[in-house]
Amino acid sequence: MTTASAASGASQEPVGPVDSSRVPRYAGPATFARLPRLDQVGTADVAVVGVPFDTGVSYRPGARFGGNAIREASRLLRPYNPAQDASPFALAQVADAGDIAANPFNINEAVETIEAAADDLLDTGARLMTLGGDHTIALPLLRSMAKKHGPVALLHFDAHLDTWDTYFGAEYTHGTPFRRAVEEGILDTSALSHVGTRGPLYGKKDLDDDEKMGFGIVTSADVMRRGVDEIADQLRQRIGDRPLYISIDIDVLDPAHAPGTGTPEAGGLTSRELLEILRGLSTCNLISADLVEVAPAYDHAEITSVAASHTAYELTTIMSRQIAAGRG
Ligand SMILES: N=C(N)NCCCC(=O)O
Ligand SMILES: [Zn+2]
Ligand SMILES: [Zn+2]
Repeated sequence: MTTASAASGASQEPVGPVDSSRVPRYAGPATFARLPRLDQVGTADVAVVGVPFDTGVSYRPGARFGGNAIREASRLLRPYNPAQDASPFALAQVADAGDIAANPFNINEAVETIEAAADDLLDTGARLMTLGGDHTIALPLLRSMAKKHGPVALLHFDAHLDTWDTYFGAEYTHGTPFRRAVEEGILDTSALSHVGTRGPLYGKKDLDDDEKMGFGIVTSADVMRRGVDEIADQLRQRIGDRPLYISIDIDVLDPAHAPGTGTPEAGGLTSRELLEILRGLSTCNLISADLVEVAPAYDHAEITSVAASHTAYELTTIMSRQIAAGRG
């Protein structure tokens, strides 16, 4: 384990979440899962970082508030994850690194800022669990990953392909990050998959282009027909031991499970299916992940942000287990 020493230097053990049996879980400012802030522990094995940026959206705005909504909803997470038989915050130092301050009036500058901030965090040895923000942010994050790991395998959970070319002439939008990433050679094109794809497209060419880029597609109907175990097996085989980046657009979930998002599409995954597929990937070499497109203004009773907080918890658990096992 590459446990960070606490700022006090007193302890080699990870600093965990605030104890909810002593301090009510609704008290105090929210960090992800009530974990310490990064500045309280010095360095972390897994840094949870927010990117409040949504200038790249094509429809409803508001994902800039997603990270904080997920932090609020994550107050109810508990320290032991029975589904993976692991206590993620005891196995590794997980900390909340706060937010990357990206310019909302200049997408190009924001993309540069996000890449530089991700570089800085990766340089400390941390893996990232990034909370968006709209899907534009996946591009600078992938650039940063490729600088460290070379071209990475990508699992992209989303209703949408996000391999479109431009919107209104703009190259950097939430519908285009993965086309840019393929063009830039930062993805391992032998191990790319979309999961949960569905809904109307602009034309059949969208699918042809996407296939030429190297993506495989597991539609949401495939998940329903074939079941989560078979899908997870297939994905694991495709990924093998490659460094894996997982990007999750919360709209992969059905609007019944995630109403709080900008471009909702009917017929999506249940939160149970998403969590189970992720658990089935726990042996993959997960280098970092993002979770994007939570737009709390359209949410109800925190349905979306609760689903998002549990999703980030599973991803964090996978990374913590691998760190504890000395991987990567
Ligand atoms: N990445 C998300 N959520 N949506 C992309 C939708 C792009 C479009 O409006 O066609
Ligand atoms: Zn989407
Ligand atoms: Zn997306």
